[in-house]
Amino acid sequence: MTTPTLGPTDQVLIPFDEMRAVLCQIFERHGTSAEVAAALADNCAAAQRDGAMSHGLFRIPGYVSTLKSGWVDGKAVPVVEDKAPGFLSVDAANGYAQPAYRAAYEAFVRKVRANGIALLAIRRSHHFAALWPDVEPLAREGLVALTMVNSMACVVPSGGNKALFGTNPIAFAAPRENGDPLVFDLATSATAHGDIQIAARAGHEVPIGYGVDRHGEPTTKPKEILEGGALLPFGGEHGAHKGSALAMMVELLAAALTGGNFSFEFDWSQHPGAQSPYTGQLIIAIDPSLTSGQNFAQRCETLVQAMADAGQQRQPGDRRYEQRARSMAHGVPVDAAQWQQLLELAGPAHA
Ligand SMILES: NC(=O)C1=CN([C@@H]2O[C@H](COP(=O)(O)OP(=O)(O)OC[C@H]3O[C@@H](n4cnc5c(N)ncnc54)[C@H](OP(=O)(O)O)[C@@H]3O)[C@@H](O)[C@H]2O)C=CC1
Ligand SMILES: O=C([O-])C1=[NH+]CCC1
Repeated sequence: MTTPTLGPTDQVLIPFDEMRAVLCQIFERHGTSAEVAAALADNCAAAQRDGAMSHGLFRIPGYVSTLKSGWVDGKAVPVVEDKAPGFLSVDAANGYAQPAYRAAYEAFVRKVRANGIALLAIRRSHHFAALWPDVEPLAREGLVALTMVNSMACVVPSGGNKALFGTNPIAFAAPRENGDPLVFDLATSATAHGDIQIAARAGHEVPIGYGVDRHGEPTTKPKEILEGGALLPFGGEHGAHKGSALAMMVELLAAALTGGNFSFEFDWSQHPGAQSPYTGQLIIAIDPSLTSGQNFAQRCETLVQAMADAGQQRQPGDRRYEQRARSMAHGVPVDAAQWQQLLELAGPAHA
């Protein structure tokens, strides 16, 4: 089949299933088990499909170099531990967080339904991805969900002078009665590290307030942020203490509570090419039918309508759902050179 192109933009449109299959082949070819490959390919393909570019196909070379470096175990078998009626713990065994989550998912949902709320604590895990794929499915099952993960020391705490926190994202999902779940997923830094890398490659500047250079001076040059500089917490000149407080909370809940590393604790210097943070993740889910005393999904709808009436037409998640619909109808947009590089990584069947 000839791959349809988008013309002068040097993009190709790849059918979602084909893209996912190529990613599975890349992961397996570079040292993961079939189960791990499937979990990572689902996540990364979904990010590209939804236009979540900082954690889409752009990340694949980073996964490959991390696997090659021996920093992560692509064949790790997660161990799920039933700690208490509302608490599951997973030792990811130096593997990726997504297969660890997958191993515990069904038992976790059973606990949420039985107790009204449950916690899933993943430790000794690598999360190199967007978080919304970890909570959107729970909301599609009628649950309210919150997750957070810490990453690598690249964010200066507010008022501080050295990188300490990770970019530490938080994602939340809630079911709606008449639409796709309401989902937000945001780094607690001014922007994701991935977006700084993308800006550096594209030769773009970033807004002032995103980061500082190696001397702690504000800079708009992404390379200065990446090479010896650091990101700042979100919130800007007068509100960075809020992003910083949330980043602190993520360190405590995703690492201290789960048994994972803080973002500043792991040392990957002996593994050149390693890119995935070795930390922890916490997922909390609530069954609103047991707690709200009302129809939660209807209440969510009322709030969305009120926000729209107040002038907020775009809800978090809307952009992704719109891009998802376009990708599923016409193919997922991918940079043509990048796609060629991925086919080569996938090996003979695809090159
Ligand atoms: N694994 C890891 O360690 C890390 C992963 N990440 C990931 O990086 C990704 C990007 O993070 P970040 O740069 O903070 O994301 P963005 O700032 O791009 O977006 C954050 C959230 O705000 C929503 N949003 C954006 N613009 C508007 C608007 N005008 N009105 C209403 N809502 C809006 C987005 O919805 P929409 O999606 O619809 O645009 C999204 O839910 C996330 O997926 C995050 O999980 C980040 C840090 C570390
Ligand atoms: O974009 C980001 O900040 C990160 N993504 C994976 C690890 C950190």
